[in-house]
Amino acid sequence: MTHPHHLPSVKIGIVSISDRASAGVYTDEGLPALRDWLTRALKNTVEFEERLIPDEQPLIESTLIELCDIQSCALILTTGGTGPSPRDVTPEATLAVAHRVMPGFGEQMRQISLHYVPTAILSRQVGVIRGTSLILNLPGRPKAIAETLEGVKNTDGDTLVHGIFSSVPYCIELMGGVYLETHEDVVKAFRPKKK
Ligand SMILES: Nc1ncnc2c1ncn2[C@@H]1O[C@H](COP(=O)(O)OP(=O)(O)OP(=O)(O)O)[C@@H](O)[C@H]1O
Ligand SMILES: Nc1nc2c(c(=O)[nH]1)N[C@H]1C(S)=C(S)[C@@H](COP(=O)(O)O)O[C@H]1N2
Repeated sequence: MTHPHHLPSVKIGIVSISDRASAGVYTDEGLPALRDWLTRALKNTVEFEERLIPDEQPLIESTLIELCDIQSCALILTTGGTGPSPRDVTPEATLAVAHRVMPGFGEQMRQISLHYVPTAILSRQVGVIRGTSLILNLPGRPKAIAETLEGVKNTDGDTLVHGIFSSVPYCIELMGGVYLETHEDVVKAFRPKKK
């Protein structure tokens, strides 16, 4: 077993996209929920780059580009702005800065979320790669963050539907990025056995 001090630290961008939270109408719960979940799930030390911004497509795009190209984040998680209302433009901004689309992340998140809300299909969330960064959109409701990352468990804690984070460490490894290890009680990282 690898011990945490042997693991590399990882830079992760977390972006809360909300008109009202960024204007101070309500307190942002997106960044704390992302930070808490990632700190609970990862054995690696995480260096966070945090951004709280309104639903403005050019600003979302420039924020994502900065986190990828200048900050070199291995992973960027956004929350908010994935629905069908006119100001929800997070997927458009994410696709606009994408080099490659990873459709499985959006598909799996909607599968997971259907176990929690019938309106799961209203989230247009996408997963993409830009350079050496993986960008994943999560829905805006703060409780949706743990739900989509962790998946669905029964009352004994057994996994019923895999959370998307199960695939993130292997994805980042295949992209040539850092080696991530998770706490299995939160989410088990799946890596196909080497031949
Ligand atoms: N950053 C946040 N902090 C706390 N609660 C949030 C946040 N973002 C969203 N929510 C809650 O989840 C609901 C759905 O999120 P959604 O992203 O659709 O927000 P919205 O209705 O477009 O408004 P806004 O962009 O002003 O947050 C919101 O109405 C709000 O109750
Ligand atoms: N896991 C989870 N997914 C969810 C939800 C939720 O509460 N939990 N809300 C849904 C709803 S009601 C909407 S409108 C869409 C888009 O949300 P967003 O605009 O806040 O990103 O996410 C959907 N996905």
